[in-house]
Amino acid sequence: MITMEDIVREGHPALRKTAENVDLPPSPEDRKTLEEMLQFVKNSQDEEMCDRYGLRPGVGLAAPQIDINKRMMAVHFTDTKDKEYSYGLFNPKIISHSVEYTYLSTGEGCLSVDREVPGYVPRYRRITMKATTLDGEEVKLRLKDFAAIVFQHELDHLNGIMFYDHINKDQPYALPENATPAD
Ligand SMILES: O=C(O)C[C@@H](Cc1ccccc1)[C@H](O)SCc1ccccc1
Ligand code: NI
Repeated sequence: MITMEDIVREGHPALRKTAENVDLPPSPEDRKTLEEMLQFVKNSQDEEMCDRYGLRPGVGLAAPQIDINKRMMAVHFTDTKDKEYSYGLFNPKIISHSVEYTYLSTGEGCLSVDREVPGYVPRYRRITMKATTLDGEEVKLRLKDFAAIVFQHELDHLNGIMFYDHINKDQPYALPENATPAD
């Protein structure tokens, strides 16, 4: 099972690479890895598992975070409208996005970043993402607000981007004109 020891931390080169597409249909090895990533995210939301294995709670994980240079990401969370998102995705791609932005008023964190980085992280408020699921299905996901933030945070990891790259260096709490908080 994946634990925090498997997660590389900022400064590790894996976090700054553009990950490679996964050949589909996925190999048994790639499927197993993505299943383990999804299981990690679920485990990280279970108090007993967190206590037993020292996990940090998370809502997503991207393969580069476990030093695997492949375009695979896992998310597991329920949004503010109680809609559940639980996916292991291969080769996710944003195919359209809003002009409008959103952000978390608390800022963002990252399982690969062992420090607080203050500031707002502006992200597209709505995105349409296509990907292939663990079951080999092509899906088109229309995501908004918190869900859009989570999926963009994970997709960034596949492109070597960290959340704090989006924070305005001079004014960390500056926002674009059309930004609405997701929380
Ligand atoms: O490091 C990761 O990719 C997992 C992050 C993803 C994330 C961070 C900020 C905003 C959205 C997604 C972890 O989930 S950070 C911990 C966390 C837990 C619950 C809600 C938001 C962030
Ligand atoms: Ni992260």
